[in-house]
Amino acid sequence: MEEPTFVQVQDLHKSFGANHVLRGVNLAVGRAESLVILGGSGAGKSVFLSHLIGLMQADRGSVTIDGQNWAELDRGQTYDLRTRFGMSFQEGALFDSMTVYDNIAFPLRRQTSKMGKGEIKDRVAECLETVGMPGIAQLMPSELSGGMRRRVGFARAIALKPEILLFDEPTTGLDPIMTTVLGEVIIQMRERLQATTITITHDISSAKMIANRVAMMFKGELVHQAPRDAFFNCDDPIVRQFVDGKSQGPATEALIKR
Ligand SMILES: Nc1ncnc2c1ncn2[C@@H]1O[C@H](COP(=O)(O)OP(=O)(O)OP(=O)(O)O)[C@@H](O)[C@H]1O
Repeated sequence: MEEPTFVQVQDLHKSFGANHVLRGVNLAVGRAESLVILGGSGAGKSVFLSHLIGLMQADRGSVTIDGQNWAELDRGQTYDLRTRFGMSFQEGALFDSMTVYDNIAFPLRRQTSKMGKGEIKDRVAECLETVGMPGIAQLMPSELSGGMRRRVGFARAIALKPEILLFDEPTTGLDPIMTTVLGEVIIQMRERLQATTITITHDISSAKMIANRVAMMFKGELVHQAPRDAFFNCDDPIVRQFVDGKSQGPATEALIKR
């Protein structure tokens, strides 16, 4: 059954000076769908993610989340809508001076005045369990491996039970086993929360694992989108070059012309 559209992006443009980064992005993502966006360096993926969460303003076009257009919201509405997002940054972006517990409790203490100490404790434990790391709450980030840091970052991202999860390069720099583990954790988080999930990655194996649908960003446009299996079997020359890792092809020609 087709899910109702939760994220709607129409003709999105963004420039920085003469650098026209987003050049008419169109996208519709259903509730609880898992979309992966692939694309080479500098294609505009992170800039696009910033628009999705309302941290950058579009020059033209619109981004609508559950019927709310970021450009039309006042300050309070913007804040409220942002609390419905969980965002995981590259490397986990933890506060190094705080324990794992305090890192995960941070958004709970900041954004909900209603939660008591006991409830916060339960929620932190539940989040750590969801990411497969119970019992590490008292450790400091410096005591964690790269994969563990990412998982604590995930746990913090789901603390407020978000409806939409954004992952920016969740597996970059990790070994293939940890990449698979993190893929499984992302699937588990999405299923538990029934969250709409949008992941940016260069990593084909994690894309295959976590996506229902895949989109290819190339020179500021989503040039090809399809359900996962159809995407990886398609003939689009840009997708084929990226997925097969070929040095020759349209993506390389575009880089040379820059
Ligand atoms: N705040 C900013 N000010 C000016 N230019 C920016 C800003 N953010 C991004 N850019 C430019 O936008 C372009 C796209 O950057 P972006 O980070 O979105 O690429 P990306 O596809 O995420 O690449 P990567 O995979 O390497 O992270 C780059 O040319 C970058 O220099």
